[in-house]
Amino acid sequence: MPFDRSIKIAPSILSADFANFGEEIRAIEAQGADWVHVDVMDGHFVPNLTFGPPAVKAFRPHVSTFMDVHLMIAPVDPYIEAYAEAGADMITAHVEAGPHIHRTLQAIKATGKMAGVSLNPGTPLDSIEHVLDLVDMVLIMTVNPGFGGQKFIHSGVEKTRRLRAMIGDRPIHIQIDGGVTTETAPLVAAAGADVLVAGSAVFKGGSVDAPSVYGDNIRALRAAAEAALPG
Ligand SMILES: O=C(CO)[C@@H](O)[C@H](O)COP(=O)(O)O
Ligand SMILES: [Fe+2]
Repeated sequence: MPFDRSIKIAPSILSADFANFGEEIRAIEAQGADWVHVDVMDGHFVPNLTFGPPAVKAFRPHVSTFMDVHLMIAPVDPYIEAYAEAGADMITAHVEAGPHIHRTLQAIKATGKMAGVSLNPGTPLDSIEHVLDLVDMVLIMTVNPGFGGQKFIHSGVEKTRRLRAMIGDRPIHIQIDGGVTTETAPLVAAAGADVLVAGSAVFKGGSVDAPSVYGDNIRALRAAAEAALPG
């Protein structure tokens, strides 16, 4: 995938109908989603449980854009290969999930997949300064991970601005995840983010029987974010 810094909307299927993932994924893509964001939770690193590698493998044939797998699991290293084989395009690991984030990112790169590193709201940017040469994306969490539908934590905006400066010209995406709405999307877009994850804000009010609502929601998020871009 060639690098580009345009705004990308990545609906989180954590807010989809769990009885109907295939159709839900096809519906959001048909309605303009750029990426599909898959939240993997282990009931240990975060207080919720979601998708193992077989579930992610079952999603894969329905994804024709880009499958972005957000691993909220610890330990993470033993499972990287399984999620790569399940068909992830990008694998993102948390810097807080183990003592050796450099090794974890090397392991992701070794699978041939794109690598992301994520920071919880309380984790400083310094923690990733020395691994930026290994990543394709930095994910700034703007909620404490574990659940959809939480309120945006505003300190993520200044963190994004500083990360943008830290990255400079390097081809590294900045992804924002948690509480992204038409009110918060402009703040993070203006600060330098290009990939906006949204669960509730995309799926609210819609369904596979009323998919145009997903399209309206995606367009509203994109328009709000793009309106905040300079020039
Ligand atoms: O990783 C996570 C939560 O841990 C997210 O991807 C959420 O699923 C986003 O949901 P909203 O905050 O947009 O509802
Ligand atoms: Fe996520």
